[in-house]
Amino acid sequence: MTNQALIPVIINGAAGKMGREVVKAVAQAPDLTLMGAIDRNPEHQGKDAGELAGLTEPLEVPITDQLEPMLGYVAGERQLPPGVIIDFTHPDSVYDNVRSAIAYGIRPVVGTTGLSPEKIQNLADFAEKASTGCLIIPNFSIGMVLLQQAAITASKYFDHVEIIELHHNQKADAPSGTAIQTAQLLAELGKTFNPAIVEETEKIPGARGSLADEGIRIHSVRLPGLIAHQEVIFGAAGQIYTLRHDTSDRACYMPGVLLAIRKVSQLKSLVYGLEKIL
Ligand SMILES: NC(=O)C1=CN([C@@H]2O[C@H](COP(=O)(O)OP(=O)(O)OC[C@H]3O[C@@H](n4cnc5c(N)ncnc54)[C@H](OP(=O)(O)O)[C@@H]3O)[C@@H](O)[C@H]2O)C=CC1
Ligand SMILES: O=C(O)C1=N[C@H](C(=O)O)C[C@H](O)C1
Repeated sequence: MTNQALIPVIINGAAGKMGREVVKAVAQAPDLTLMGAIDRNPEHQGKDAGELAGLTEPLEVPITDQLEPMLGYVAGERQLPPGVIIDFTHPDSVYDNVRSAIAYGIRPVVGTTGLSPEKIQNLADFAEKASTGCLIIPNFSIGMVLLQQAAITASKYFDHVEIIELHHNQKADAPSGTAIQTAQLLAELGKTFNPAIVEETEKIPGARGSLADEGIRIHSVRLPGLIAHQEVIFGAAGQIYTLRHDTSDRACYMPGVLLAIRKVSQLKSLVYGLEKIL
């Protein structure tokens, strides 16, 4: 493979739990070249992204908090294919990060969750106007896509369903982006779930979880010791059907992340969900 074909990649949130995993995956991919590693954490400024991620050899890519200059630098590398930025930062910053990237013609692949539907729509409009591909993927693991497909099938036959998502206690947003997307996928069937059987009162507010689309309830658990887990529980007279996905290592997201980096430049608009590019 010639150097010309390498896709330039910037990782935003490169010092974080997901960012470090992506640094390793990109460094090991023969068709990608890591050109920038952004992170706001002052403790990690100037450190080599590869060494921070646990690679034995440095990548000679220092962590910096200078997003816009990095976007400008990669956008100026005209002899390379269009640049891609992967975002694993924070729900508070991801919207502005994506706007900036699109303005520079750099394609965003967004793993950060917590964007509201309105903000996602704004980004879709912005990407459409710029004719720039953008991927927002609430969950990059193939196991979760399969769980969601099984849940869609089950939702045709069950009228009662609740979602429980369980995560480590450093997670900023609740419910998880994956749980919200799962409820949306079930709601697309066009029926209202969980018809009331009795009048309920919550003796402690929130006891019945949050009410998502079409009557679906989501319950969020946060504990040290967890990584990322989700159950979708269907109930009917005399039976319970439970779907469960567990992650034990963030490496599980990397095939999906690499696929998204390779696909985003073929798009001209915003696409939401890994299942759309498989
Ligand atoms: N789509 C998917 O499959 C997955 C999505 N996620 C999502 O990815 C996001 C990140 O998760 P995770 O890696 O666990 O989080 P971490 O907190 O471990 O990492 C985030 C990193 O980004 C940095 N950061 C935060 N804001 C900015 C900013 N504005 N500019 C630059 N750097 C910034 C943080 O710095 P500091 O420490 O100073 O805050 C930190 O180093 C979350 O929204 C999570 O839900 C996670 C796993 C899978
Ligand atoms: O914060 C995490 O860890 C995860 N976040 C994503 C979400 O909110 O759905 C994906 C996965 O659940 C891990």
